Amino acid sequence: EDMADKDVFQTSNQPPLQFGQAKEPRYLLYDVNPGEGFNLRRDVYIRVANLVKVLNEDEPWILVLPPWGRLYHWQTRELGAQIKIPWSTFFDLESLRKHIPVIEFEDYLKVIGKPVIGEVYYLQSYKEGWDKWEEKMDIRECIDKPRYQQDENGKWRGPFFYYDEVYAEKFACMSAQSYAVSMKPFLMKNTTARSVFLDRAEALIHGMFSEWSAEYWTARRSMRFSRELRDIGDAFREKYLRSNDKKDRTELKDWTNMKRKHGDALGGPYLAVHLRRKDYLHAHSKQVPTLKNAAKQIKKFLIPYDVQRVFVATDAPDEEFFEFVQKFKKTKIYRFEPTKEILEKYKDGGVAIIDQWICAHARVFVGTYVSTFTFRIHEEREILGFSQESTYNRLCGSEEDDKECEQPTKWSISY
Ligand SMILES: C[C@@H]1O[C@H](OP(=O)(O)OP(=O)(O)OC[C@H]2O[C@@H](n3cnc4c(=O)[nH]c(N)nc43)[C@H](O)[C@@H]2O)[C@@H](O)[C@H](O)[C@@H]1O
Repeated sequence: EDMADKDVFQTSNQPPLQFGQAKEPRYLLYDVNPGEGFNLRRDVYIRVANLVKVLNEDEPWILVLPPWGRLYHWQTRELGAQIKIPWSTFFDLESLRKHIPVIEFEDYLKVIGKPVIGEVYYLQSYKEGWDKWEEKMDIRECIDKPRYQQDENGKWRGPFFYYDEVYAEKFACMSAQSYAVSMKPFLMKNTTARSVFLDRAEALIHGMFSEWSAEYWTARRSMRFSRELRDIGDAFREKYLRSNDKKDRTELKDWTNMKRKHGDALGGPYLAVHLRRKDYLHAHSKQVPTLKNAAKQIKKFLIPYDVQRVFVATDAPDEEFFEFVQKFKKTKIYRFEPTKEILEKYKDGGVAIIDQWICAHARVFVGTYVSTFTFRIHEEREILGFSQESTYNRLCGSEEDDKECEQPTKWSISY
């Protein structure tokens, strides 16, 4: 009998099966339209993360985190080119890994051993447009001139996060009208590449919202800021705003077993406002108030919420900030000013996160019309358990009357 068994193995072309051995993981990479800002990119992460989540129900896949770089809003000149920034500068990777397997791009390159990506799919719409929504995806000719070109050795060169040595073996454009998770069958059956890169991943939509709502929030809750950035924000709260988690009832637990109800969190004794300026003065001129008018709106919140301090998160230049401060007499106005070390280490992106973190802990928050920077603060406050009245407020345009000035949509957390 022993001999018979042996024969079977010897005549087989396949290597003997080793039971219990894990399948080699495959890698999913992605990138977003270069014009998009930091906080929309965070939303795209959630969609792709949940795709990786469903892939892992059948096959091991690891999400490769796209290095941060050269965002339009990161304008501090002295920092030089803000590129190739790893996710760990901003986020807590251990926390992301409680949801799905992720690695940094540089670690991916080390694992693969060569600067290569198997296949790149550039997502685009359908040339002929569409009349009814249906899910579909097809390899098609590129509509626009793609950002990828084949070199004389047949290697596909492209932007790849400013890593010039990286190339892809295969490239195609793909017209897609698809939920992120619907890419699963394609990735499992239509390609066998060890790594697949989806460019313009913002084209994939969340999808089936009610059904996906809890999944959305699970991924969102895993997206914690790095310990260091949170600590810097917390130290500022304690020092200037008399705010700490114990008093404010905003203590963070392991998110995998943390559930808060609206109103559980009290928040520190300050109002926080996200005063978005710069390009918003043109992009949303009707909904963005003058500084004088913004100050007037802020003052109305101070008595009902019984706070005497105001924290300002803003992209405004100094002159505008000081002009804003002058509109207040008794109320103390604060903003976070990074030391040189903090700015050099965490860059414009890290400073913006510290601003968001401080806003997320305020007794009451007032944001800016349709800003994704504001939206991410709303979510943070949902996670911490703030009442929705204290969260979903926005500055109105100077000329907008109460009826026109619709307040932000409430996006309730679900578990
Ligand atoms: C209309 C769209 O609006 C989108 O912006 P929006 O959603 O506000 O939000 P984001 O896409 O994050 O872009 C705004 C960027 O500007 C900086 N910024 C804005 N507000 C603050 C702040 O209060 N503090 C600090 N430190 N930095 C701030 C920061 O780098 C942030 O990521 C644009 O990204 C799109 O390109 C487009 O213009």
